[in-house]
Amino acid sequence: MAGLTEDHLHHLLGTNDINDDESKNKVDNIAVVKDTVVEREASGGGDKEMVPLTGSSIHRSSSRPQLDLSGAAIQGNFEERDPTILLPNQSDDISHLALDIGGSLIKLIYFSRHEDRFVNDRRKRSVKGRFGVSNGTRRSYPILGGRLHFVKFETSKVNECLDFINSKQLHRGGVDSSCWHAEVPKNENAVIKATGGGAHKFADLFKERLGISIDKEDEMDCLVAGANFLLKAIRHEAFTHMEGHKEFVQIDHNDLFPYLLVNIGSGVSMIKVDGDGKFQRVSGTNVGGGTYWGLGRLLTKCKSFDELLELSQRGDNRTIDMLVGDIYGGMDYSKIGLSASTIASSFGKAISENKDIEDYRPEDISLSLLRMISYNIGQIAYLNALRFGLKRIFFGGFFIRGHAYTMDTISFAVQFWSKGQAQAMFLRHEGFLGALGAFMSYEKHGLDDLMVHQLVERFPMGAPYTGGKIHGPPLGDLNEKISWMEKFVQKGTEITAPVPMATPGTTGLGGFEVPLSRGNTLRSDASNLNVGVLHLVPTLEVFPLLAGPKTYEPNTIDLSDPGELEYWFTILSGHLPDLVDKAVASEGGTDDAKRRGDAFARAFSAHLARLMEEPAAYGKLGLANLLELREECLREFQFVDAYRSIKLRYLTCQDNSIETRLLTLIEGVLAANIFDWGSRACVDLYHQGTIIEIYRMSRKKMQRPWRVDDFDAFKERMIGGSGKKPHKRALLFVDNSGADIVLGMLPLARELLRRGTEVVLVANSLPALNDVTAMELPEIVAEAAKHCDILRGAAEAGGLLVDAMINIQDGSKENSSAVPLMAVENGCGSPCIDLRQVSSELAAAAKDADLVILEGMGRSLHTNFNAQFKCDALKLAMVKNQRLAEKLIKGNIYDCVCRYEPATR
Ligand SMILES: CC(C)(COP(=O)(O)O)[C@@H](O)C(=O)NCCC(=O)O
Ligand SMILES: [Mn+2]
Repeated sequence: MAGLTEDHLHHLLGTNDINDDESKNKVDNIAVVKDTVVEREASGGGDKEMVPLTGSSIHRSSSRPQLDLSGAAIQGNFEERDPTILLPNQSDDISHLALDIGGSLIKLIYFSRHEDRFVNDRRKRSVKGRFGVSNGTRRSYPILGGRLHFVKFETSKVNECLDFINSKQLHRGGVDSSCWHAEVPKNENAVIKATGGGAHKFADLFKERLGISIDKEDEMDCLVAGANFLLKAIRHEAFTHMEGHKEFVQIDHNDLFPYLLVNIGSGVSMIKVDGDGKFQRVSGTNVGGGTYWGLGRLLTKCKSFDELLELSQRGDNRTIDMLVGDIYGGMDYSKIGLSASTIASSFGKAISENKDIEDYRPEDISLSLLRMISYNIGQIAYLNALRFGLKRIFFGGFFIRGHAYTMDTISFAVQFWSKGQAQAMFLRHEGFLGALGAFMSYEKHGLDDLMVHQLVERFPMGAPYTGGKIHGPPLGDLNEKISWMEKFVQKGTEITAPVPMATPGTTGLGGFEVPLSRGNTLRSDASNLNVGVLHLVPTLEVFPLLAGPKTYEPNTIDLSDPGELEYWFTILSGHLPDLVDKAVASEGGTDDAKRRGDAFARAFSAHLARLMEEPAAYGKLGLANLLELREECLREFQFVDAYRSIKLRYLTCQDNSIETRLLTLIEGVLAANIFDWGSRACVDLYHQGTIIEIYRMSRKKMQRPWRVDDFDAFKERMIGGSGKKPHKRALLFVDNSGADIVLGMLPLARELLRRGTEVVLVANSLPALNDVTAMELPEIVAEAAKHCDILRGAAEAGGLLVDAMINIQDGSKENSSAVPLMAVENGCGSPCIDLRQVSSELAAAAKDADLVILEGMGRSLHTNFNAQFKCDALKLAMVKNQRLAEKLIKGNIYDCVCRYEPATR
């Protein structure tokens, strides 16, 4: 592998005056930092500091048993505000499982704790001290980070649910949370919250089989608490569904109440919600999901609800419903606004025909029933909204099951009767309202306190399939996951659409004719809903320097445009073979790694196929979500750092007049951004030359004007035009490991430092592609510090060299007078960044910052290209994709963007 000479690096970082041509001749003295990757889980929690607690009063739910505080200890740093408390002897405090046991389905929610990976990270602790990082934005006691899982079972198969609880030991604190709760001995009394009629009916069975006592919660209380939580805490929870088109709605938390909640279970409840815990059941109807399923079973001999729903996909209700046209000789009754195809009387045709039940197709019966019930519910709901003057109607409950035609029918009814004044909205977690409410009734979770940015929804590998099983595959063990993937290798190509992709034809005022569907069958997981696992990260915050957080949209490219979707899917599919090679190589190319690599490729392809069929399946989809999904999928198959083997660690420093130096520096960042292993074109380029050759080539192409070129404005600000002082603190969002950071961002940091600006390097929390991580920064900076006094002094002053400087002999003295160079993690594990969800250490560092520099395509083009900041912002990237170049900047691949935007106040 060819690399950079020390002199070359001196040149780039500005520590001597050797020019490019001179450095060309010295190519052996390669300064490569060792390729060791810091073991992410090195501390693993094994050596957590344990400080005995003296006090014994902890807030608790009155409905629950007393906490056993004996042996209680603080986990982590005693100095921290709101530290986590371990209760090793607290055995029966099983607060992370809740149930809603309905007439047809059991909905189960369970919580699993994140392992505390970075407990012993010294960089983090030093950052915490320096910026005074708060415990997120939480008001009361801390909630533990973790994951909320959503699972369901048929009530008739309650034993499957009990087996599931038992196999995961959820009633004893769960397999994932053994460090939170001690194991509960077998017959110890576990108390879990449950709602729904089955909480009464099956109480004895739960006690008998698992020793669980059920603490019953009121169903309406739970429904409302669940809906309020979802609407406040989950981004893109609510959506409209009209004529096959799904649109997510962002609800303003301050303008949520009042609303009408229509919960369609076996029966239907209509609840006027005025606030948290403030509601009134204003109406309901006995014609609900149970009616559809019960009548449908009698009339069609279907064996399951889903089968009945699937039949309706192929039905034509005109054979059985009496339409206006049937009465008016094929004509509309336009005087009162009814088209010929309006249903005048559901099942009405059956009275005038001399036919028996066998003479009707079960498909038509099912559709007729579905339309009858859905219209009826939509109409009653609207009348109730009208009655109380409510603007919004949210529909939930498992009757809907994400079924497009059902939602369209309800929406149509609401729109029709309200003459377009009201709109039906649906909830992605529609079936879990009650269970969520029961879960939240454990007061100690404090979930009601969570903000929308503290929850990250992830779609695990099982999301594209369910294999027909109602409870899906919440598989824990990696081996289980791989075998499951292997088993479904065939199925990956057989994904069918659950919703009509083409716009269904309507017949004007009368509603739709028949459902349109691409396949004959409903996707097997139509009833599995499009919900992922909710990751609770209480430390995430909104980036404080965003000028308009409410209107901020991180994605520049919206994949709801089918052309964009197809293009980016093709690109990402094309990357897969190479990516798998890199990932497998990063783990030594072992057979185990190959097997995982294969499984990853299948899982990610299945996600792509699923999203191609239904782009909104996982919520609103942008390019950033897709790139993040890929990283998550790699992590699921335990590829902790897929590009480890090629992350380059080149180092050292460089120097010359502010104006030329500044230009050289910006050129350096732009040129170095060519080292991007996520770009097809760049990877092809790497096969054609060495790193240094490519970098030189890239630099030579740096003639101004760049395609977006605000350099002069930036320079003006930097050299202090209009009497401006140097910036106080700059946040540098760094990108790729190796050349980008060493040849690009560190030299720029150095320039800022020498001008008296504090610099905070902001890097990923988790590896993604070849991006540098916050954990890796101290070593890279330490290596650079060996060659550059400015960097060394600043890094020392910033406490960045606490670990890494141990090996540096000469100058590890404290240099507290220097302007500090610091590093923080951004809270992400993706090449893109959503600034609504950043780490609390970044949020704290941002408080005094007056300059933000974003580097790279992911951070400054795919996301944040349109973001406005309260402080000065510089967005630097080389566009390494032809289509994006054309679309975004009307240019070509390898064109550069240097966008400078002074503070928006
Ligand atoms: C993943 C990336 C955003 C990383 O770019 P970076 O932020 O490192 O500049 C980029 O490589 C990308 O958009 N790649 C996919 C498109 C392509 O292969 O052309
Ligand atoms: Mn990158």
